[in-house]
Amino acid sequence: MRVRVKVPATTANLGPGFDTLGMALSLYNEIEVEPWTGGVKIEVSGEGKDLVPRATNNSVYQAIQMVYERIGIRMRGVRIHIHNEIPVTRGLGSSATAIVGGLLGANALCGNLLTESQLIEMAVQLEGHPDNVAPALLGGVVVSGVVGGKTYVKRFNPPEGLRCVVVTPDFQLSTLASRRALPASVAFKDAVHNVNCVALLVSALAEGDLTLFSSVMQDRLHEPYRRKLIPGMEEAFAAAKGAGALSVALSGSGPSLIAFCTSGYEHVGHAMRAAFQNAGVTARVLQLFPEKNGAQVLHS
Ligand SMILES: Nc1ncnc2c1ncn2[C@@H]1O[C@H](COP(=O)(O)OP(=O)(O)O)[C@@H](O)[C@H]1O
Ligand SMILES: N[C@@H](CCOP(=O)(O)O)C(=O)O
Repeated sequence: MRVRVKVPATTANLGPGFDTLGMALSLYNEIEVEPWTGGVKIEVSGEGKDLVPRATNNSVYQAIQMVYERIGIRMRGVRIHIHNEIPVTRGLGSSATAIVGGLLGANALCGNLLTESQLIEMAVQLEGHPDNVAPALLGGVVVSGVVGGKTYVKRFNPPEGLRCVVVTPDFQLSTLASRRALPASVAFKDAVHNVNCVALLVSALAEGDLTLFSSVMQDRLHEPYRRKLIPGMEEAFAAAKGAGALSVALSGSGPSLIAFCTSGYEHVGHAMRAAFQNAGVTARVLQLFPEKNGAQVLHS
């Protein structure tokens, strides 16, 4: 038996929702898993194929192994084929797709013994935070958090008519390196600002209130500290707003930026790319949609 899993990209944080908010996007990785008697074989094609480990430190393999251990079945060997459409180490949740693809693929091979909430707990354990793995698994917009050691998730559909312009600079920034730039503490007024904005942002997204959405996508917890790692980020934010985007945020841990629009996507993309170019950074632009569906298991 062979199982294929299609997993969407994600944009985590959504501005003020650090480690809390995320949305699935219409760009996908596919992960194929099959039991194999010849040991462990990992093949990778597509985006960033040379950045993905082929040994037992591969995230898909580690997720598969976790499922077999949890269920208590001995894994004899496995062949994994990964096809990436999502750029790697660019803030679009490629690591989350690997974890979610491995967990769902292995669970399907083992007769779907693990529940959705068990899979979410396992994904968070592997990734370290829930805001990209949860929307990769569930689709749509997901509010998530680890409170008292337990992971909570709430999913809802993205607002109708919202389009995403993703601008991806041509350099890598790992989540690890981007998290190292964060401070150990922040000013009380900045924490209050983010509590205000994230609560209002969730209600704007849930109700489809794009005017409020445009006003409250503002962050003071991570974007100001990560800016120094991404030349042109501030200018590209200003360019997006100037070209008519509703809002703009760092996507995940960066370096991609995501602007949200209801029209004028091409203009917004050109303006952001030009701002990066002025700062000496080449970048590519993708026009994407919020994705309602989460990871899907396709038997092949
Ligand atoms: N399709 C994939 N299959 C296996 N591992 C992957 C895949 N995509 C990314 N990874 C792993 O995740 C790492 C990147 O994770 P991270 O720094 O969080 O960036 P991203 O924002 O792209 O998730 C890669 O170096 C690689 O080890
Ligand atoms: N909240 C995390 C999100 C990381 O997402 P990724 O898509 O960049 O892996 C962070 O901001 O560090």
